Amino acid sequence: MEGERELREVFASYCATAVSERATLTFNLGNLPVAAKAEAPLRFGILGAARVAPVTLITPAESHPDVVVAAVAARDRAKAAKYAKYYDIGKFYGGPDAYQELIDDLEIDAVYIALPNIFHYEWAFKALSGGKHVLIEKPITDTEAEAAALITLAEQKGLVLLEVNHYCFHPAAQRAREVVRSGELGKIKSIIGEYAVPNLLALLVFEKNDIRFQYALGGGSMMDVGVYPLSAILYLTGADALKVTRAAAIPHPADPARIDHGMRATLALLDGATAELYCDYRMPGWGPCGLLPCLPKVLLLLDMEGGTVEFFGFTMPQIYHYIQVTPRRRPQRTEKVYRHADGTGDGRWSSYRYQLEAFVDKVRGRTPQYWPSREDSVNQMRAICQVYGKAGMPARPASSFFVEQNST
Ligand SMILES: NC(=O)C1=CN([C@@H]2O[C@H](COP(=O)(O)OP(=O)(O)OC[C@H]3O[C@@H](n4cnc5c(N)ncnc54)[C@H](OP(=O)(O)O)[C@@H]3O)[C@@H](O)[C@H]2O)C=CC1
Ligand SMILES: O=C1OC[C@@H](O)[C@H](O)[C@H]1O
Repeated sequence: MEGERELREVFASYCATAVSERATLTFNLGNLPVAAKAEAPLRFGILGAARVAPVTLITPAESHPDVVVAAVAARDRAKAAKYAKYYDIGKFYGGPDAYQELIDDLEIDAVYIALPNIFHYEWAFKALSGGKHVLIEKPITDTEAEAAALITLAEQKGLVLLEVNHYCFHPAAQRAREVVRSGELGKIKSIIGEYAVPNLLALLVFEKNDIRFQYALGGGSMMDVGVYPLSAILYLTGADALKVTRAAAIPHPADPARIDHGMRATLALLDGATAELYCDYRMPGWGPCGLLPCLPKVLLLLDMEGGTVEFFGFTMPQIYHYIQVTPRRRPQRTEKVYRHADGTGDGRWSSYRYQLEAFVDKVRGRTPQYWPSREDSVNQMRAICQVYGKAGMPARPASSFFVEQNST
C-alpha cells in the first residue's frame, strides 16, 4: 500500500512537472542548434549500428562544435549503409571485418563502443591498440581484470578511455554530490539506490532475445540498470571500496540460474554506512494485481546524521529530476540544476552532451569540468562481480579475446 501511494505520488508529480516547467526543456532536448564545426573536429566512429548511439553520441555531437560522427561499422553491410544514411554519417563499413576496418581508418580519432557487454573488452583493446580514444558503454567490461587491463593500456598509449556513466557529468548529479559531501547534514548513515523499469515499458522496449537477457553476451539486470545505482553510490560517497554483504537475484524465467531480471543487494560502505541497491526490468505496476502502469523508478535516497537527501531521476536529470534536502532542524528545500554554478553548460544539454563536452576537453588537453578517477570503473566491476557471487549466480563470462591473450 505504501509503495502504491509512493508510485501514485511520483506519477502525479511527474505529470504536473511535465506539463509545466520542464515541458519546454523536454521538447528542446532534440532541438539543440547544430553547431558550426571547428576546422579539425574530433572524428568519431561508432562500432555497431546500435540503438542507443543516437541518444548517447549522434545527437549530442550535433551541438558540439568540435565533434563529428564520421563513420559507423556494422556486421551487416546493408544495415551499416542504412544507419549511415539515416543519421547522415559520411562513411560506413560493413561485413565481418567492419569493426577493424573502422579502427584502421586513419581519419578516425575516437571510437564509441556500444556493443553487447561481452565484446566491450575486445573492441576497446583493439581500438586503443590502433591509437584511438575510446568512449565505451557501461559496464566497461565483463570482469574486473579486463577493466584494469583496458585502463592500463589507455594510460600506456596516452589515450582517453571513458566508461559511459553519463549522469555523473550532469550538473544535477554534481550538485547532489556537493550537498552530500558538504558536511551540511553530517555523515551518511544509509543509502537506497534504485533503477527499476516497469514491466510494461520493458515489454515494449526490449525484445525477448535482447542482449540484456543473454548470459553469453554479458547480460543481466545488474550489468545494465544495476550499474547506475551502484556507480551513484560510489560517486556520492567517494568510497573506493565497498563490500557486498547480501544479494538476491530475481531470476529471469528464460535463464533463471544465470540471468537476473532484477537484483537486490546490501552493501557495506566506509564508516559503517550501508546501502540497499535495487534494480529491476519487471517492476510491477500498481493497483489491482499491479496491472496499472507506473513510471520508471530512478532514485537515490540518503539518510544522513542531520537529515535526508532524495535525488529523484538521477540518471535522466535532463528530463526530470529533483534534489530534495530535508534537514532535521531546518526547512526542507528542493533544488533542480541544469547548468553548472559557474554558468557553463546549457540548460538544454542532456547528461550525454555534458559527458561529450568533458570527453573532448580531456582529448584536447583541457581540464574537464568532471572526470572519474582511474579506479572508478575497476571498483564498479569488482562490486558487480561480488553481487553476482553473493546472489549465487555465476560471474559474467570473460571475453574469449581476453582469455586467449592471457593463456600461456
Ligand atoms: N548509457 C546508456 O544510457 C545506455 C547504454 N546502453 C549500453 O549500450 C550497449 C548497447 O546497447 P543497445 O544499443 O541497446 O544494443 P543493440 O541491441 O542495439 O546492440 C548494439 C550492437 O551490438 C551488436 N550486437 C547486437 N546483438 C549482437 C549479438 N547477438 N552478437 C553480436 N553482436 C551483437 C550489433 O552490432 P551490428 O550493428 O554490427 O550488428 C548492434 O548494433 C550495451 O552495453 C548497453 O548496456 C544501452 C542503452 C542505454
Ligand atoms: O539508461 C538505461 O536505461 C535502460 C537500460 O536498459 C539501458 O541499457 C540503460 O543504460
